[in-house]
Amino acid sequence: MGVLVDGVWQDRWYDTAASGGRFRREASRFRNWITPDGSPGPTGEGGFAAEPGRYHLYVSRACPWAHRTTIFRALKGLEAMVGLSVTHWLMADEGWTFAPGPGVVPDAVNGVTAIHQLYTLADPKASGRATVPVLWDKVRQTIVSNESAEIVRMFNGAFDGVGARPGDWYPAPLRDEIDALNARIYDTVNNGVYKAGFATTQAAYAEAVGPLFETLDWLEDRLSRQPFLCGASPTEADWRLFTTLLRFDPVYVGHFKCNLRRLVDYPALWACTRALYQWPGVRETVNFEHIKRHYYESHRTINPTGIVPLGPLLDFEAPPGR
Ligand SMILES: N[C@@H](CCC(=O)N[C@@H](CS)C(=O)NCC(=O)O)C(=O)O
Repeated sequence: MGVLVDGVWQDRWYDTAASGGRFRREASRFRNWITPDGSPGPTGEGGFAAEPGRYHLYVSRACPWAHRTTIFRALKGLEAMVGLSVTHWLMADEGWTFAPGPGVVPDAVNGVTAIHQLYTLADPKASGRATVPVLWDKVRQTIVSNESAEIVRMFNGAFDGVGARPGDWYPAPLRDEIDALNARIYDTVNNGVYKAGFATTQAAYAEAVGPLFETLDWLEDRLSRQPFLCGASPTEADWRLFTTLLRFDPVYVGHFKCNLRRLVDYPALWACTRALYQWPGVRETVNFEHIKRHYYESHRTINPTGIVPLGPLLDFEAPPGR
């Protein structure tokens, strides 16, 4: 675990001392967009046209943010168009690496052994955290984007003219509703579990756990009246929620102390999670060994022994009834 300072890797853990024990997530720095014709997207510069075989995605199977991007790659049938490398689950001194291990897919594009090397290939003076996901352009030899929320939007639409599977997970009539759901779910759930888990004061922890469960209660009520967040079919908002719910009982309840209730105590949220897990192509993006081993073995300030709990026993294949 570390950070780049002017292109030099330094091994250090999050500094919460300056923020009263609160975890503050750094903003992503590479914010260009792949577009159908290479015109600029909402941020960054243009020149990244949607072309099969041009882009490569670097992920960890453990990471909920990276997981969104592999789900959209599968939903849109982009596997043959956008290559994939998968890091080792352990995030230690060198951060995310390609150390050999089951499920690791080494980097055949740039031959890097650690993700931070991609950041310095793109910018020799790069500073900041070397996070996954990273979307790489083989033509310009740089990072297109390291912001998962924007990568899923690109995957949703940019490749439709070059053979992506049809389907729009961010349909125009639902955009305001999806945006509003995303905003609350990002702050209190997706990032909320991290704020609880990485807090180093009781107050900062409590400040995260309250709103997390208020939102889960609110979502449970919504999903007890309709199968998915915006109605009969899943949208981007469901997929963004899913990657946190999937990890909730195996990791966040214990390791991050988000334990007022478990996912299985929310019948509608649990059913929705199973429905999304069983969606064609999605279970193949899930690797519970990487998920559990990453959190419990990497975060030694939280779990010094590195022991990975054997449970809980959960049946993601049980019929969702929706
Ligand atoms: N805003 C980024 C956040 C990605 C992120 O924080 N990824 C974590 C893994 S779950 C990471 O790579 N952390 C490494 C670090 O902080 O050093 C996104 O959504 O793409």
